[in-house]
Amino acid sequence: MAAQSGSSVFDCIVIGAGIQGSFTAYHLSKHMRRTLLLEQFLLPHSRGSSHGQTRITRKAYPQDFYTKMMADCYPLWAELEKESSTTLYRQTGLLLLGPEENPEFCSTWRSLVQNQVPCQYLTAQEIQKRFPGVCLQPGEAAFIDHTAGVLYADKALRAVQDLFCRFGGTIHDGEKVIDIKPGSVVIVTTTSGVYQAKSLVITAGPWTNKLMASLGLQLPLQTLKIKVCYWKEKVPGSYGVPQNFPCFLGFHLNRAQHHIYGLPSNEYPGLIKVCYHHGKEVDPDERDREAKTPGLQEIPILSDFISNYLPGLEAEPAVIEHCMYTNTPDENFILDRHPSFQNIIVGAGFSGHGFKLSPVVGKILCQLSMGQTPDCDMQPFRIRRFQNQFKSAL
Ligand SMILES: Cc1cc2nc3c(=O)[nH]c(=O)nc-3n(C[C@H](O)[C@H](O)[C@H](O)COP(=O)(O)OP(=O)(O)OC[C@H]3O[C@@H](n4cnc5c(N)ncnc54)[C@H](O)[C@@H]3O)c2cc1C
Ligand SMILES: O=C(O)[C@@H]1CCCC=N1
Repeated sequence: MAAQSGSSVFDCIVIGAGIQGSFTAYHLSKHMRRTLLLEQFLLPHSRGSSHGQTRITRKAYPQDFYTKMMADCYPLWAELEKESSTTLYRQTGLLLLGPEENPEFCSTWRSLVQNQVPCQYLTAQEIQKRFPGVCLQPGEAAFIDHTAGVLYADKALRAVQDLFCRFGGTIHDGEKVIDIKPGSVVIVTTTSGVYQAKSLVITAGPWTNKLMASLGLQLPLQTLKIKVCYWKEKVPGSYGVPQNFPCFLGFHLNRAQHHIYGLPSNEYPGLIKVCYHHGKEVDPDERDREAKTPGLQEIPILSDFISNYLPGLEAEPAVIEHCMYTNTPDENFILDRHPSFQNIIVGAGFSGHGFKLSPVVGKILCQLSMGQTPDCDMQPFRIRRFQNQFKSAL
């Protein structure tokens, strides 16, 4: 989309047209706020965290507050589908697997039950009968979040950006923000122009701290390179739509230190997406530069898991794509005002699980930028929870 020179003061500038910035801008334009969404790369791109065809959506979380937020997200996703006349969600259910005593596994089940989410605990016989392609070890259990499914990520990103423009918003892509001057009117300088706004929202994903430097703040964020692996079905369709195969999420299975998760074969016929929920720390501007030190060995971890738990898949990945997480120490998001500039809002640290929550995240960031108090518990998302873990030069 062409860049135009903007001289008048915007109500809000949003930096970063990933799913979080795009939903923030969408909500702002629905509130008739004159909004500019700035993106450093030409759209669409595959350099950040929101690209790719699919994401899991679910209410199953060990933390009650995410389960409650997701109850608000589902109708907002449905509203976006209706406004864009696009199918963005396919209900598949989510099979959660783990050691029956694992605390996170148990608290996730408890949260589903306490929040009256349609769910079902499965016996070993039921698992074998319903999901013959899934093998569990003794002492491991499974339950289903029936509300879960697949979000079509690329389509969702495009839909929310198109609606933002339809509601009067302006996107400048291929335009990198290079400086921010705080004040009652924030001055934002890009590679193509200078813009002013009454408030600013920074949703820059892996680049967040590069931008925060000009605002004297460094947040406790770690950017990880994630290998997005696709594995071939030995029998076509055995882990896909014909078998109603669900998404799955494994808690510390097969001695893995981090979660292993998968989505039914769909975007690449005959291939199922199975990924490791961790990666090697990288500079977002050099994501694919050959690492000087050995990596995390996520492929051997996944291959061994697949051999033991999903024997109907070939144990070598057929396709590997790349993405990035931006993790906080507690893997909860940062949704807060800058400690020194109340009209500068940060949305960051989505820690590999923020896509499904973006309708509500965008609403919260929109409310903060309009000087309002969001109508949900913000405690888990405050910057100050990191007390001595962030650096401020102010
Ligand atoms: C492999 C993988 C699997 C995932 N699976 C799931 C899942 O199943 N379910 C789920 O809910 N979530 C999942 N997630 C997490 C989810 O995708 C992310 O939390 C979410 O996409 C983060 O969005 P974002 O807008 O914060 O970041 P990004 O998409 O990275 O957007 C930030 C944007 O800011 C732009 N930008 C940065 N600096 C500047 C600048 N100076 N000027 C202008 N623009 C700038 C960048 O170019 C980028 O477009 C997954 C993530 C990955 C990588
Ligand atoms: O957010 C999700 O549901 C997925 C699966 C669990 C780990 C990260 N992304």
